[in-house]
Amino acid sequence: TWGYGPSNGPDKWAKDFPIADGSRQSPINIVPMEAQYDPSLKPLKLNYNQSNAKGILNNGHSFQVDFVDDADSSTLTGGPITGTYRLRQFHFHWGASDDRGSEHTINNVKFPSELHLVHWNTKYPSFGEASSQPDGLAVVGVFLKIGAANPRLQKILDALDVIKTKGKQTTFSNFDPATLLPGFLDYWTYDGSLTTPPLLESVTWIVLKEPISVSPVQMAMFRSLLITEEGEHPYYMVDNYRPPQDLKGRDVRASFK
Ligand SMILES: COc1cc(C[n+]2ccc3cc(OS(N)(=O)=O)ccc3c2)cc(OC)c1OC
Ligand SMILES: [Zn+2]
Repeated sequence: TWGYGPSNGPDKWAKDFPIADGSRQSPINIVPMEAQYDPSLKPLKLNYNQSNAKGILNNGHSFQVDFVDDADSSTLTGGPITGTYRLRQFHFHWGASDDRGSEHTINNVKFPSELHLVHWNTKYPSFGEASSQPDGLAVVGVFLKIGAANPRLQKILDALDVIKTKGKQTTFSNFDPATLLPGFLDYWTYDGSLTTPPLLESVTWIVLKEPISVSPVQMAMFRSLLITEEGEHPYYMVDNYRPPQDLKGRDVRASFK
């Protein structure tokens, strides 16, 4: 199956997922000077409810915190989207060292990690159904930048030692994902795709300009996860990022001047 290694990594995905060479693939390199300020873009409204956190799972290519999404209790509205999108899960991508790890880049600058908050359009009956529709998903991307230790990440990082191997999960509750957001919600937005197989072209990307902090010690905790199952020869979960894809004529809009 697909992964991020030399034999099953991003350059090999088009074999099983031909949409990898499609017209609206993600991530992309963002060039702020070429992004067009769009005054019609609304402010982002992220109304998260801490009671929705359900569990934390090592899925073999990242770890994700899943949310109860059977009601409109943790939602994304405003911004470039119309209607209401429900938070389904969030996950991260990171590198083997602090010089890489993000999926989106800014002027080709890589960050050590990138957080993705995945939401689905409630005009569709379910997350799975929405994930195959052109306006089905909205993912908020937040860059992590090396600096002071981020206390908001600690509860997540402390949970990682019980989900070390692929397929492990544990309960994770009373966590408000809004605590992971930076102070300002200025963003770039463009039409794109999932950045992992099945690479579906169903994502409105909303990439925040302001990063949140993470310390080198905290980054090392991400890198302690394994992509392998218990009992298998252990391989560390690192460099789980897809490199930037061709813009293919797409516009990138900015919510700020
Ligand atoms: C079509 O059904 C599903 C589609 C998907 C689609 N899917 C697959 C991979 C994804 C990767 C994602 O990562 S990212 N990096 O693009 O944000 C985000 C949402 C994703 C959504 C997931 C499912 O359950 C996990 C599905 O079954 C309900
Ligand atoms: Zn992601």
